[in-house]
Order: sequence, then C-alpha cells, then structure tokens
Amino acid sequence: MTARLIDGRMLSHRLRANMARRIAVLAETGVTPGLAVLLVGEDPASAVYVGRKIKACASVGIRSHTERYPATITTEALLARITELNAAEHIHGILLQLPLPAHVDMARVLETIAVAKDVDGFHLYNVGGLVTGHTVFSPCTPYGVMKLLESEAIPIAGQNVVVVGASNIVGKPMALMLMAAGATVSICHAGTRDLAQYTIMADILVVAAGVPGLILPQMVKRGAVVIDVGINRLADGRITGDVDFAGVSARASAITPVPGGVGPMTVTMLLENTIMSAERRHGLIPDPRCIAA
Ligand SMILES: Nc1nc(=O)c2c([nH]1)NC[C@@H]1CN(c3ccc(C(=O)N[C@@H](CCC(=O)O)C(=O)O)cc3)C=[N+]21
Repeated sequence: MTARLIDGRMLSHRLRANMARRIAVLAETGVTPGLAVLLVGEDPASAVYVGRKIKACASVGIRSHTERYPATITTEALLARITELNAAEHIHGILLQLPLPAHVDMARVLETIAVAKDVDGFHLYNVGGLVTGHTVFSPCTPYGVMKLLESEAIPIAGQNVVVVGASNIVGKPMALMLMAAGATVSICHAGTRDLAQYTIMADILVVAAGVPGLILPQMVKRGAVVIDVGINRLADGRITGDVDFAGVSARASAITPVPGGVGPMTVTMLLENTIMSAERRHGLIPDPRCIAA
C-alpha cells in the first residue's frame, strides 16, 4: 500500500478562497477583521512563524500588525498592552506568540486576553470550554487537524485514535476534540513504555511529540491514517516531522507530509478564528456564550 497524501496546502488554499468571500460580506457592513500579533524577544523561529501569519492575513484581507517587544519586557507592561487591545474596536483577535521569556508570567498574560478575542484558544475559559463542549475558539493546530480529517471524509466516531504528545497547545486539545467527535482516544508520550503497543492499535495516529523519526513503519497498523504534527529543524535547515515518512507511507492509507501538512492548516485556522470573531462581534453569527446550551 502507498498512502494517499493529505495535502494541507491545497486544503488551506480552498478554505482561504472561501474566507475572502466572507470578508467581502463583512466589508459591506464596513468591517475589516483585525488581528494583533505580539512577538516578545528575538527567537528566530517565532519571527518566521509570525511573518507567515501576517502574510496569510493579507492574502485573505484580514488587517494585521505585529508588535515587537524586547525580551526584557515586564509582565505588567504586557498586561497593560493586552488590556488596551481588548478594548480596541478594530481588533478582533489577539495572538501572543509563544514561547515567552521565562520571567514573564505566561498564565497571567494568557488569562488577560479577552475570551472573545482569544483566537489562539489558549485562555483557560477556552481550554475548559473544550472539555465541556462550550469553547469560544479552538486552538489552531488541532482544529486544523480536524479540518484535514473532515476534508478527507475520514470517520472519527468509534475509531481508535492514538495521540502521541500531550502538550497544552496540541496533544491535550487534540485528544479532547477527537473524544468529542466520538473517538476512543489514547494519549501517549514520546517516553511511553512500549509505545508501539499503543500506536499499532490506532486507526488514526496523531503524532505531536517533537521527536524526529519517533514513529517507525512497524509501529503503524496497515491502512491507518497518520497525521504528523512534528516540526523539527535538521542541521541542514530543512524541516522534518516525527514520522518516518517514506517507511510509514508504505503501510498507512493516508498521511500528512511535513512541510505541507498540518503547518499551513495551523495558519489557516488562525484566519478562520479571526474572521469568526469579527462575524460574532457584528452579529453575523451567534456568540456561543450567548445561546442556551
Ligand atoms: N501563540 C502561538 N500560536 C501558534 O499558533 C504558535 C505559537 N504560538 N508558537 C509556535 C507554534 C508553531 N506554529 C506553526 C505555524 C505555522 C507553521 C507552518 O506554516 N509550517 C509550514 C512551513 C514549515 C517551514 O518550512 O518552516 C509547513 O509545515 O508546511 C508551523 C508551525 C504556530 N505556533
């Protein structure tokens, strides 16, 4: 078997074309979705990611800007700026690029972002909302994975799903979203003893461990769907996922590449959340917190 390629760039392109139409509808009421991106410190990878997000915003017609702050910024100064952005009428989304310098109180800063503008879905309300099914914004990377599975018409309910990696921004929300869709979910770690005993059970295997080459062909069931969330930079500058792509492709029925799989979808779902925020703010769609459960 040679796995079908699940193409995140192609799906992103399709979804973004539809977004441009929604932005045209918003424009008729005089509204342009606005995103503020806060970048703290000099992490080169963060600067690259932020640059991609800004470019993607421009491509669909979202107004965005980056605010750069020195690594020495205080928690209080960041809180003060976020409070201003919370009140700014033309800003519908606030994204604080992670990681932050160690001295910044990340939890406090994330909890200060208005829930209605938390397009990253990192506020505790949104994290809790994922648990109960009342989230306002889903985090972009797992949301993008759900869209990829949906676009390929891959069934989720009743399937065995194994998530490798339990981070707050990918593994944990991913498991919750798949659980809500009716999957039987196992959450593993890169260090899980006999990891292969779990992964071999998976109808859908989602890998977000940050360990290049972690998933070998013999760890994958024949015909499984494999979603590689890993982004690892090799010494020569190229990036690679957590899955032995060539080997696993011979066993899986479908697989995401790195690059060109989940990464572009992360950016696309940020655009989706920002547009949704503007649509809610201006009454085009209901706010999930205002409707009866
Ligand atoms: N507050 C916050 N929100 C985030 O969403 C966030 C963050 N912080 N910190 C870092 C991670 C990482 N992340 C990626 C975004 C795009 C690609 C992406 O576009 N990847 C492309 C290109 C990869 C390349 O060539 O470097 C691909 O996989 O094809 C990857 C990773 C968002 N993150």
